[in-house]
Amino acid sequence: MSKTALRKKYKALRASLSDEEIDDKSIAIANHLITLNIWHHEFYHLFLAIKKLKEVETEYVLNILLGKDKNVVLSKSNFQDASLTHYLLTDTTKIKVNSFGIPEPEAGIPIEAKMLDVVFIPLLAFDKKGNRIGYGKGFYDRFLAQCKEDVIKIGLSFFEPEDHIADLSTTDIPLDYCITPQQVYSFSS
Ligand SMILES: Nc1nc2c(c(=O)[nH]1)N(C=O)[C@@H](CNc1ccc(C(=O)N[C@@H](CCC(=O)O)C(=O)O)cc1)CN2
Ligand SMILES: Nc1ncnc2c1ncn2[C@@H]1O[C@H](COP(=O)(O)OP(=O)(O)OP(=O)(O)O)[C@@H](O)[C@H]1O
Repeated sequence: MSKTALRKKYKALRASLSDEEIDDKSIAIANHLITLNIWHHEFYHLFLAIKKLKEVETEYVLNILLGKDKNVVLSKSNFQDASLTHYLLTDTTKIKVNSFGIPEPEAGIPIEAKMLDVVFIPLLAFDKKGNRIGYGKGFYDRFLAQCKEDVIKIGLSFFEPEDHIADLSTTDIPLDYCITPQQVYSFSS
């Protein structure tokens, strides 16, 4: 299926989820994450859910990270150039929901993309090879291109993979893992 058709399909699928389903599935995803061999690193980048778009609730992942004393990094989005700037989450970080509904840190200690060890990635759809699509602005493709080569890229999805995403471009960076409420998909050998 084309990217456009997939975006439409998965936006509709998400919109059909109840708050309770979102919570249950988000907890199942967090529980699968605990089983991965990814917890010996230092810097973990996390996205915070856009509630109105019914994204995976990442509070559960955040609690795992904080319980393990990890450095958690959050981003602010610049819609002018589809770039992200990253800040360390601390006791004093103020989180504000921006005009797109994205919870963001107001400011803080800046962190370079190169410092990140693990990145959790929002997506609308993914395929059996680990390709992903988001809302189509290329924020994560640009961001991941700035990360170190061996950064661990983990997609979080309510839904199972498509067989194939058509019209992929050379700037699309594939996932190493994708976690769904049902299972862990591992793409890097
Ligand atoms: N939680 C979260 N943070 C993220 C992303 C994400 O997917 N999820 N992004 C991943 O790249 C970037 C932001 N990307 C976005 C791109 C487009 C729209 C947007 O167009 N919003 C419209 C509604 C669109 C729709 O209904 O589909 C709006 O708010 O009016 C929002 C976020 C960076 N931060
Ligand atoms: N590294 C990059 N540098 C410059 N432009 C890029 C880069 N990666 C992607 N883009 C551009 O961003 C636009 C959106 O890309 P794409 O359709 O893959 O978005 P997406 O993966 O669905 O979105 P997102 O990454 O925000 O979740 C495309 O026009 C693409 O050319």
